[in-house]
Amino acid sequence: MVVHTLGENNSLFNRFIAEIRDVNVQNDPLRFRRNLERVGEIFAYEISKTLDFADQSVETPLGTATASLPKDEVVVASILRAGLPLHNGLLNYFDKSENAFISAYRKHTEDGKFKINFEYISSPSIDGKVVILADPMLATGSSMELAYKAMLTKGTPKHVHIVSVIASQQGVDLVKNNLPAENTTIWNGVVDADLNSKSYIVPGCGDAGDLAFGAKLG
Ligand SMILES: O=P(O)(O)OC[C@H]1O[C@H](OP(=O)(O)OP(=O)(O)O)[C@H](O)[C@@H]1O
Ligand SMILES: O=c1cc[nH]c(=O)[nH]1
Ligand SMILES: [Mg+2]
Repeated sequence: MVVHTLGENNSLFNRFIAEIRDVNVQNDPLRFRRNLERVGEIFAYEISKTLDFADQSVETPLGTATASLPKDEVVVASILRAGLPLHNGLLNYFDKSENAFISAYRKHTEDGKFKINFEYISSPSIDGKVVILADPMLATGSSMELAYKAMLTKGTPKHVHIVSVIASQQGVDLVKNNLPAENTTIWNGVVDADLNSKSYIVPGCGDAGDLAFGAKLG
């Protein structure tokens, strides 16, 4: 399975990731959401290079130009709720894409553990389409694996691009070991080595959903 980690290259992308992580910037939720959106736009641009293209004619006021344009049908899918700003960023560039939303969240139990609760999926058919499945955090990888399986109930995709802004090595390994290598690609912003005892990524950024939208009950 091909794995891209965009933060390994020097670019402005790394500034956005640094701000997402920075506790002194995180007190501005508008900026936190906007930075997730901005990295979503960059992921979209990079993923677009992997699509199939075909020449098309474009009528200008003065003649006919030829443009090489993507011909794949794209479905942008994201996991609620932290995935929403990232979804918006991807959709800013894949503006003609279809969309899917998956509800998968950590449900905590009294013993301090949690399981992933799945409640809802809204998706078009993904038969023969390129699916971009996004969540800012790939920690244990359980939410992503569950979301992937939920998407497969909607058809057989041509290719699936898994997008995470901050991943753990454990999460990347889970995706690599459990999703088909031949038609899956992983796109990370950065990959951190550790998870803490509550399965939060370290150094990570904290709870992305809470930082974007505020604390929630449960
Ligand atoms: O890789 P995992 O161990 O499954 O953890 C990652 C998941 O945890 C977070 O969601 P969370 O459950 O906090 O929901 P939220 O988006 O509502 O905050 C995050 O956005 C991922 O969906
Ligand atoms: O580090 C983590 C792990 C799961 N969810 C988050 O928002 N952050
Ligand atoms: Mg959360």
